[in-house]
Amino acid sequence: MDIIRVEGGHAIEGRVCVSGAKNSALKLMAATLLAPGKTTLENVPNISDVHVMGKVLKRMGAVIEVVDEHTLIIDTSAVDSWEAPYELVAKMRASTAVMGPLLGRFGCAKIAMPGGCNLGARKIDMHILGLEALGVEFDTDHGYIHATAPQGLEGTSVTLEFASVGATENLIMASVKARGTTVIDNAAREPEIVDLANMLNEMGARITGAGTPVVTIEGVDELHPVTHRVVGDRIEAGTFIVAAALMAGPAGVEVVGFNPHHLGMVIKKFETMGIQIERIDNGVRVFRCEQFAPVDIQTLPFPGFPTDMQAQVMVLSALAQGNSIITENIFENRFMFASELVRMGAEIRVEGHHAMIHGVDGFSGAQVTSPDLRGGAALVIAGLIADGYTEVSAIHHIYRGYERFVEKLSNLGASIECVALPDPIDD
Ligand SMILES: CC(=O)N[C@H]1[C@@H](OP(=O)(O)OP(=O)(O)OC[C@H]2O[C@@H](n3ccc(=O)[nH]c3=O)[C@H](O)[C@@H]2O)O[C@H](CO)[C@@H](O)[C@@H]1O
Ligand SMILES: C=C(OP(=O)(O)O)C(=O)O
Repeated sequence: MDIIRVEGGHAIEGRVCVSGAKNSALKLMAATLLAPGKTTLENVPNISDVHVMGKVLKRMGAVIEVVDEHTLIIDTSAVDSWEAPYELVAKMRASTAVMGPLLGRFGCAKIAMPGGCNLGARKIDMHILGLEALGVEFDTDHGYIHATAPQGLEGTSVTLEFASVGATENLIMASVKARGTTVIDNAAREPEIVDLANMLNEMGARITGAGTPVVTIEGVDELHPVTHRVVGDRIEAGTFIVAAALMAGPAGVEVVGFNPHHLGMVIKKFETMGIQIERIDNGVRVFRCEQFAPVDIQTLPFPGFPTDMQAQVMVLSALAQGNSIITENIFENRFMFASELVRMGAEIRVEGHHAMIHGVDGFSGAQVTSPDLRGGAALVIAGLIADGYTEVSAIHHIYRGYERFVEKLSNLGASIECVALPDPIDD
């Protein structure tokens, strides 16, 4: 059982390079199923979710060559199974992203039903409704969804009830080889969707409008393998920006390897809180903020404020001069982090999907538990400014999405280490 131990109060300085985006890499890996042959993905983050997606693809018969830490060659020529098994889907919900490409290439897929997770119910009804419109028939038994398209997929118009990232991606991947034209209305606009559409277009797909609410896909017969570089992780970048705003030394911290436009709303809100953020080549330089102004933030689909930055901004607002309010609109259960931050001295009251935060003068280091990926990272960041030691457990959540998190913070000068604790049974 490993924990991350941080001693608060050490300034951070220098440059940190973010990895490729988890939320893009996973979908790009799934999309390789559509192009038999060897696709090379560069800038792939070395995180546990990517390892799980690798296992999903290998179970289907894909061959994956690890060229170096961030480069994978995925050969999907010999794929002969169309199943995403429960033990892998249970580890990572994004495994459901293989449904669209499997349907696109083979006309069938068997996917373990993902069920809820600690963020909420996380249904996939919109994926299913959209795919049904394209001609897919669904059946469920023994915890699995069986999807088949006996007549092949037929392009159509689909209007999503909500701009779901996963549904948009599955529908794009299912329809690239469908007969005719598919139009997805109220599509999600996240940069990772644009990255996916870019790679599919390089493979020979005909997708227009990715990054806007209307995506049009003209079906093609074949896709071919390509070499593609995963877009930089805007959420990892946002997490380091928060760390820098709290603890940067006089020269600030450079956060590079991502496109600041992908963090437009986050940077705007951070600037209204008083954080000084300079645009530099391939990233930003962030200076320490001595007094945070309170904020009113609501999470929304892109280009709104991302839910994946909600815990991190809560750390800043918990130290602001006054009262802040954060409204979570995407996931019904994403405030578990708040009660952990309260253990460090924060004053937060949660009512439904609103969190009311009364700024305090400082945090005091404590033993806390990562409730999820972003909450875990945010607790580590809070530990950087806390008085004394903070010990964060359940850090497997953090390693789902942050590559070398401890090492990157340590390289910036943080006093942080990963400590292996004895198994409780040995105590
Ligand atoms: C691997 C990945 O890319 N994960 C991201 C993706 O998750 P994911 O693709 O799961 O997020 P969605 O945008 O689909 O979900 C948003 C909301 O819609 C609901 N919903 C979604 C689909 C559906 O068929 N029915 C339904 O009710 C979900 O329960 C959730 O409450 O986008 C989220 C929102 O930006 C991010 O927080 C996640 O980091
Ligand atoms: C919620 C997240 O991811 P996932 O959809 O993979 O659970 C996240 O990246 O913060």
